[in-house]
Amino acid sequence: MATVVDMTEDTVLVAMESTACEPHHVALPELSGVSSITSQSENAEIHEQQQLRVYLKVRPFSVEELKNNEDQGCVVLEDSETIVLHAPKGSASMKSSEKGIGQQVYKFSFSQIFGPNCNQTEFFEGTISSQVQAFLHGKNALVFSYGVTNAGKTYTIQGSPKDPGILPRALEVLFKHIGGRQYEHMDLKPYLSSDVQKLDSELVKLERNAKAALFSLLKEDPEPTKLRKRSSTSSINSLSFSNVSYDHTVDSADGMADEAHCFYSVWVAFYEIYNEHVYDLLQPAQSSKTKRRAALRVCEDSTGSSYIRDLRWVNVQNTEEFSKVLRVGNKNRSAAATKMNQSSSRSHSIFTIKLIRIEGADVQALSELSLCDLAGSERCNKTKTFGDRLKEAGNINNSLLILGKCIAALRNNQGFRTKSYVPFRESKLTRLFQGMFCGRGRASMIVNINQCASTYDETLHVMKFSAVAKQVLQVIPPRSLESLAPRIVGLDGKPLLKNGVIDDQAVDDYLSEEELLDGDEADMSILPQEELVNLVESLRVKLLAERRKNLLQEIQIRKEMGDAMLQQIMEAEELHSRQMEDLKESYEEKMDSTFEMYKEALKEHAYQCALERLEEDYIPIEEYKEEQERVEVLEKRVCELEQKCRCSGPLPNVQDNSMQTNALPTTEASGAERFKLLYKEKCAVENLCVEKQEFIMSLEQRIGELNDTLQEAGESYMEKLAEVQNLQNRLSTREQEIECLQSNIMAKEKEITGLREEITKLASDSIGPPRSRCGLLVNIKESMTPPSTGSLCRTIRKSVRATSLRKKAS
Ligand SMILES: Nc1ncnc2c1ncn2[C@@H]1O[C@H](COP(=O)(O)OP(=O)(O)OP(=O)(O)O)[C@@H](O)[C@H]1O
Repeated sequence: MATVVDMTEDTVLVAMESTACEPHHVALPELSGVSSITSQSENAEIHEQQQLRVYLKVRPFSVEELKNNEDQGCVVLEDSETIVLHAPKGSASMKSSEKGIGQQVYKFSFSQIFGPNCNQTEFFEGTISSQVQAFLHGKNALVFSYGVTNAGKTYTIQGSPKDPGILPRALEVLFKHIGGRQYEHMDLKPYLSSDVQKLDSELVKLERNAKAALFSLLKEDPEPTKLRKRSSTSSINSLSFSNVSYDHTVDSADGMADEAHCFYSVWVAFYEIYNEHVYDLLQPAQSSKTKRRAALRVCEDSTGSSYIRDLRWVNVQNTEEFSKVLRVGNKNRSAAATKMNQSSSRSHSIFTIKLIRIEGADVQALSELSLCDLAGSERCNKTKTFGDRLKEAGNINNSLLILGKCIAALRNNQGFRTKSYVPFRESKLTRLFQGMFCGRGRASMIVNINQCASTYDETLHVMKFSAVAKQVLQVIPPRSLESLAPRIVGLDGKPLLKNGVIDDQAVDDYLSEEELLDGDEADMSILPQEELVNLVESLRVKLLAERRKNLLQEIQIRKEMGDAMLQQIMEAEELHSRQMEDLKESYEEKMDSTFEMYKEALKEHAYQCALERLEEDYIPIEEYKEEQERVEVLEKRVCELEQKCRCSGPLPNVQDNSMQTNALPTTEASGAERFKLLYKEKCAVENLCVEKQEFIMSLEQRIGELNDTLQEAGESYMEKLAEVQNLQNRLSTREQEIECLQSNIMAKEKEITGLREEITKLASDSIGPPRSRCGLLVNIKESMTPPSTGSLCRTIRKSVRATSLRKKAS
């Protein structure tokens, strides 16, 4: 377990979790290794950091695709690092963008983009060429291609006979680098994850025979099997590498003069992961048709690095042999796929090259280059339906999902002080390449896409994945010369003589506890007492070591749990504050909208009243004008009459007037009649005035009513205002509650810190001297695990009894 945490203020760089360690480190992790904290400047000196290189390759349209109108301008290359995706009509992205979810146009950036017109040479030079150079000089590298099916992943890796892909080009560069320095004996072979096994002459012979048998498979079937019609062009028949360029200046520039005396041994393996099972593609096909392929186990060596047990490594001496191996692998892959009614695009195929650098009798370095052609990344619903197919789809998608999760977790760990769990162990694929993401080598990713409108949604998914991957920061710790030299082991798996002395410690590290106990138990009954005591002592030491290991594991688990809890608390806190913010906003919005509502209601009411009043008071304009004219005429008459009256003295009583009518001369009689008429008219005018007065009064009454309504509305507004006030009060209570919660969280954090300190204390205490109160036999009992525990104790008891009997007899 190795963790590097940069604790600088603004950038917390990396918090990667790994069980893959540098070769030859001790099996027991150091306590300080659980979490080593270094400053940024220190890190810059010690570690090499680089973002995961993510390259994009856009495949050209095929003739059929153009016929099927797949070219709808979905993919637009903006420049050598930027690409824009436009959702075509009918795609799920377009539909969701029309509903207001998601976008129609997406922009992505890559380390380098290679368009449809780019050839394989340019692609190799622009992508993994530097990684291949590093591999030649002892560094590990992983390249994986990701994309939907038919996007050109296999073409990118294997290429076509005319235009080889990155894998044959890498091999070509490798053999050009080796030149005449080929190590021709096949007696040094890769072993476990990063060691080398010394083979005896018998095994070398077997190795040669096996290789010949493997190549003879091609004689029976000279034509490469066509896996699928469309991929037949990418199968490798006989490769010509004439156009592969090799930069000889690199070696001299690197000053690798020492390497001039070295010899190189190249070993390759080719396997696939299908349905979470690992299958060797270089094992001869089973003769019986019904026989299932043997799945290989993924194991870990004493350094915690993963390797595939019983994987076949084939020694290759030149590019011809390599292309034969590749053909056999492809043939086996296609045969297996046909037998299982599967498509090869549903398995991940991995080609690994191991380069052993030998000087004299010593192995100087071992480096590894893996090229992984991932299964098509399309999702379950489109491709599969039921039963085995669904399981298969689940497994493919699961391993890609876990890969995505690991990449996302690695990216997230860069931004947080507390590192989250990286689920490397949840799939075979990520388990095997965990080391490459955790400092054992440099990884890079090739994203393959086609430009077809029909696969736009899947392509978008691929691009989003790669956008996350691009943010992953790789930290490569420098390797000391010591760590570069792999361990050479014998046929029994034990390290061989080093400077004439057997490295006991190394043997112990290599042998599992089970093996040690078995051996001891077999010898125990014939051991003298002194040796038994020694054995007990050594077992006690082992027990202590085991306890220490357990404790460290427990500490690590507790730490992880603590971190996870802290993360959860932080997340909960963030969620809570976000909820409170939302609540506050929604209350404010509600308050505003209520206020607006009342304002609107008041306005509406006033408007309605005004309208009603207008309707009631409405008089047609003609009527009004007539009335006006009549009033004017009447006013004139009144004026005239008044003048006359003033001229003729005070007006007589009406009755008197009637009595005197007959006596008056005719002119006076007509004047009186006019007067009567005028009087009537005056009365009518007065009546009109009274009516108007009444109308004014009714208007005043209406105004009064309106005022009342306004007052009522005002009162209800005040009530609502009080309600709003009440809501505000509740809001402030909630805020107080949040503060209270925050203080609780602080207290919890303190508790966690206390717990951590306790754990650290516990750890340091436990490493101290053993508890003397436990008896020796008690310790043995504890150290043993059933079933070996019982038998070992019984054997010890027997031998103790035998010794005491012997004593008595003497
Ligand atoms: N750069 C290219 N130039 C010309 N043809 C290409 C290119 N890339 C891919 N092709 C062609 O496209 C087709 C699909 O490519 P390939 O088989 O490599 O896809 P894939 O992603 O590996 O598919 P699967 O996941 O199903 O294995 C092949 O016929 C291949 O020859």
